[in-house]
Amino acid sequence: MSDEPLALDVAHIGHSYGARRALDDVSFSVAAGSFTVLLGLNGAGKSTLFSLITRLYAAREGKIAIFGHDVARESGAALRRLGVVFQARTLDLELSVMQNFIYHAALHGIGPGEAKRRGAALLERAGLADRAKDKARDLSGGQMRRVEILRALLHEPRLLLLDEPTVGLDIKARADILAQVRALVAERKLAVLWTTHLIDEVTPSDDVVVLHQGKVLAADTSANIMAATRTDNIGAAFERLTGAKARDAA
Ligand SMILES: Nc1ncnc2c1ncn2[C@@H]1O[C@H](COP(=O)(O)OP(=O)(O)OP(=O)(O)O)[C@@H](O)[C@H]1O
Repeated sequence: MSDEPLALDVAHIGHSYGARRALDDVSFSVAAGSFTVLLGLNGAGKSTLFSLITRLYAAREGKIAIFGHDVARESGAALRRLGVVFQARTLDLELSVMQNFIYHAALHGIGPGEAKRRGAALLERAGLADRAKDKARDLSGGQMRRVEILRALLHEPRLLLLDEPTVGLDIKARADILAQVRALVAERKLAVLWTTHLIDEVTPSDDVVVLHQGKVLAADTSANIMAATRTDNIGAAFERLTGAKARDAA
């Protein structure tokens, strides 16, 4: 283990909507340079957790730190290190891919020249260089998602959160996106928190957090969770922990 701080440290987080308890004493961490899957069914509390990590909501219970920076007390330093891909599509469909990059980069204080340079390099690496001038509207669903992921990397975050990034995509597009993000983890030592309800997106070496009805039921490597539940696949482990069936594929 290195002395590097955790990419994400979520400690005793709780959140209620009126009387409904959406998150209850949620704790887990994402190590720097790791791929962590947050596995939970619809309603588990994944989006609520994202809203707290990104400061859309202020956390009233518990603490969240990004690379050692408390998101409540040092929001600037914490959020600078964070890139986010939300579940809902957020590209401006009437703008070109590069214009989308330039506007987004401006939000992070990056000028248009630098945004173009970084955007072109990201597109090149992703094999999408020829789409820079195309309107976002003309991309396929899978390409839009890949462009959104690249856009989230423009300010060079070290932690990337993705909220159900493969929802609504076909098998090939889902596999491409997973491969793109796993390559980023390997090449850039980017830490990733990938939320999904799809069991087949987990590999045995991934770290997995099982979130169910607002509570963390397990947080460990996939292999250790299988061993602890005496199961031979993460789907069976999920069922044993939650009493519910996760889905294999979209
Ligand atoms: N704005 C809100 N007002 C009231 N209840 C809410 C609100 N947002 C979420 N909830 C409730 O909080 C719980 C957790 O919801 P959340 O959206 O965080 O789950 P999720 O795991 O992201 O599910 P999904 O993938 O379906 O969005 C659910 O019971 C949901 O109905």
